[in-house]
Amino acid sequence: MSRQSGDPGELRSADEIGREQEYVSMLYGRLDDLREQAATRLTEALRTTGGTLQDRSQRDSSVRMYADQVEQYAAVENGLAFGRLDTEDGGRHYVGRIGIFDTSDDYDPLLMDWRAPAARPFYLATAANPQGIRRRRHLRTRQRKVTGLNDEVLDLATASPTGHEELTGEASLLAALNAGRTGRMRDIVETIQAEQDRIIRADLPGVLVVQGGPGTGKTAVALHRAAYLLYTHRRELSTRGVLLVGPNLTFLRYISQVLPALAETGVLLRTQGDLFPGVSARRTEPAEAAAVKGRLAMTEVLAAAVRDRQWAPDEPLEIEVEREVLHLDPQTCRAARERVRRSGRPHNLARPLFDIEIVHALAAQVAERIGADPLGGENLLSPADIAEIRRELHEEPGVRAALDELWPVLTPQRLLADLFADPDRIATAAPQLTEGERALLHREPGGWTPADVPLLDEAAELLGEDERAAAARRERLRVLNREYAEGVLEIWKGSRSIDVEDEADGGEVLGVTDLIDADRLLERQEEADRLTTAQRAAADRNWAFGHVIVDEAQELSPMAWRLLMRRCPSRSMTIVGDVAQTGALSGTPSWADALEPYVAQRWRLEELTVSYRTPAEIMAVAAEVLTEIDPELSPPRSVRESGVPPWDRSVPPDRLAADLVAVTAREAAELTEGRLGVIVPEGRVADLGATLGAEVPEMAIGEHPELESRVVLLTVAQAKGLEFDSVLVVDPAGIVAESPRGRSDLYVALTRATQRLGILRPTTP
Ligand SMILES: Nc1ncnc2c1ncn2[C@@H]1O[C@H](COP(=O)(O)OP(=O)(O)OP(=O)(O)O)[C@@H](O)[C@H]1O
Repeated sequence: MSRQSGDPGELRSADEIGREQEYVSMLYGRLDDLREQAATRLTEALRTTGGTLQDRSQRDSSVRMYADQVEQYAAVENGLAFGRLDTEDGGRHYVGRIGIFDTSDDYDPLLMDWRAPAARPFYLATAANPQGIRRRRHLRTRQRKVTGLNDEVLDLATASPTGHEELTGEASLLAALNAGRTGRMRDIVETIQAEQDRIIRADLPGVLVVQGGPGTGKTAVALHRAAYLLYTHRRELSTRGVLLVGPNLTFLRYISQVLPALAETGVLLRTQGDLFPGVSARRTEPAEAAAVKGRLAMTEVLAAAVRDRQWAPDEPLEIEVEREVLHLDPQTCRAARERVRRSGRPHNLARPLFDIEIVHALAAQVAERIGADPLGGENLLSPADIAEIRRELHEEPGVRAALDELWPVLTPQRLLADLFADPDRIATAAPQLTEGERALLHREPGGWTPADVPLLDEAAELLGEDERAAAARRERLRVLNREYAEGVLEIWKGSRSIDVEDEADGGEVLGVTDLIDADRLLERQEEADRLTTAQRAAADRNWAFGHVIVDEAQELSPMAWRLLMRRCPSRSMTIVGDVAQTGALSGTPSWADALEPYVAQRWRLEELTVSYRTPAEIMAVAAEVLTEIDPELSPPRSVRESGVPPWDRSVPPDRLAADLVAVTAREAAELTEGRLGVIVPEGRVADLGATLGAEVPEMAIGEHPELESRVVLLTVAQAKGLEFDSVLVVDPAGIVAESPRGRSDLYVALTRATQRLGILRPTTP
């Protein structure tokens, strides 16, 4: 193990901190200059108007670039510089959140971006393999002040003789792990460990699966990988974008601060429920219904549901046109339908072919009547006459109504809403499901569930995009354009707090917003269509992302995988999860099962083995549950002990609520800072929530509980991916009994704590 000299017991000369302070202050000075420059340029770019289309397009790119820069420079204010590498040849390099160069001296790096290749030894160098590094220094800062240092001297004398894995920057790491939680995830850029670094910097192409037990840093790694990839492959990914999919909105809020803190804005964060543009799936449904919808068999069900809408009547249809009634017999309809189906076109795109078939048949009837030769010869109408009859028939309201009935143009939403609302339609489309499964699909229209989203996507493929869908997409883009325009002006306003003087107005400060408002900026953008990649991607179902990252990927159903693979034709993906934590009934117990239909054996597996969250004492309790899930599985190794043994107490059922109130108060009092999570079976949220809420007014509860509250009551599904300083697991048997995957749920619940765990069990009456 490398030598550590950071604890207060060891002398750290004030001089040394003073010298670091000087350097760090210089860096902040440069940061201020850069922010000011970007803010001034943003102001200029926003103010200039007119010019050729090319000028305008260039100016809009500048607006975007400078707005991004202003945001990035603001984001790195805290912890701008956090490390120093002293090399064996006497060099000294600072590592931080962004790169800063000395413009007056040949662009020498003053601060290396943590993602730059030269910064890598900061994460990888060990005493056994120092990579040319003599000393690694962690700088601790609060705001702009250097508050402490931790040094590791890397030389063979301090190398571990056993070759045992080492922790990089152990003192800083443990300080980060023991710190109280805030309800928002923090970045780990200062203390990334070697096994994590290798994953973060893995090559862009191909499918990389990161399997790791609870708390091994999978989410942290996924987010840092996104930032790394955007830095390293900026050109490629800034045009195609990066999509990050998380399990629910609470989780996305929990991680939402990490990327901005890494000065990264180019990632689209989405839940499954938001992956179909124009739909925000918030409706809930029984887990069993979601499981049926997640099966691959739904592709056949939907295909059959589309075919079912291609209708052929049993009796001839009477169609009134201007002066007569035409007849469309079932045989003609069926023959037309077969020919059109054989074209293989998606339903909506095949409709024009169907129109031609039917209109031709009807026109033949009309021609027969008005063009018949009284002398029995050939029909007297010319091809031009017949073409005119067809054109007129196609415009006839009666004909259009019949066509709409026989082959209706459908949106995915219409198809699905009609299908689920009608047991007969379900029965026709899904003969392969059991009656019980079909009953699970039945429901009244009114909102979408996350499990509906992959079905909507599948339906969109089967239906094809018609003009109405394209118009809806344009409208979504317009709304996003406006949001973007407003966002730019907000950033500009924020940038003024750092004293951007507006000298052009002779001392009188006339802001950009006096000259241009969001609507005018929007007009300007519409001319040049200047949306960020992420925004355009969000509005477009057919968008092909440059890279897709999926967190808690074990929860995805086979239908959800289909959707994601469509969004990523290049199959450049990072898939992060733990198959032992799978809670969704249609989730995956095996990465091979989930992936091989799309990439065969062409995927790589990396495993994370160290739990940074869960202390050894708590992991020992969770390990027993893991063995019950699968005796072959072993839990991750905890990086530390908390010294606090978990407690486990049984109470009579009628005392449970009262005891919970008392225990919650006691545990909350134990926390000087940090958060307490109370995890209960879904079926007990209402009663326990009501009792506890009345006694602990600061408690957060609900569909999207505020994680920054000191006490949060939630279900396992909500707690997935989250962590708290202290956790109370209430009624573990109830959690297990609620789902066929109940043991995995309990394993998740038991591994959410960073410090303390208590278990409260109602005894069986
Ligand atoms: N290198 C590191 N330095 C500091 N903290 C770390 C490091 N790696 C992980 N952590 C911390 O450990 C905790 C767990 O990380 P994370 O949530 O990414 O784990 P996970 O594998 O996604 O867990 P789960 O499977 O339970 O969702 C977080 O607080 C994270 O910040």
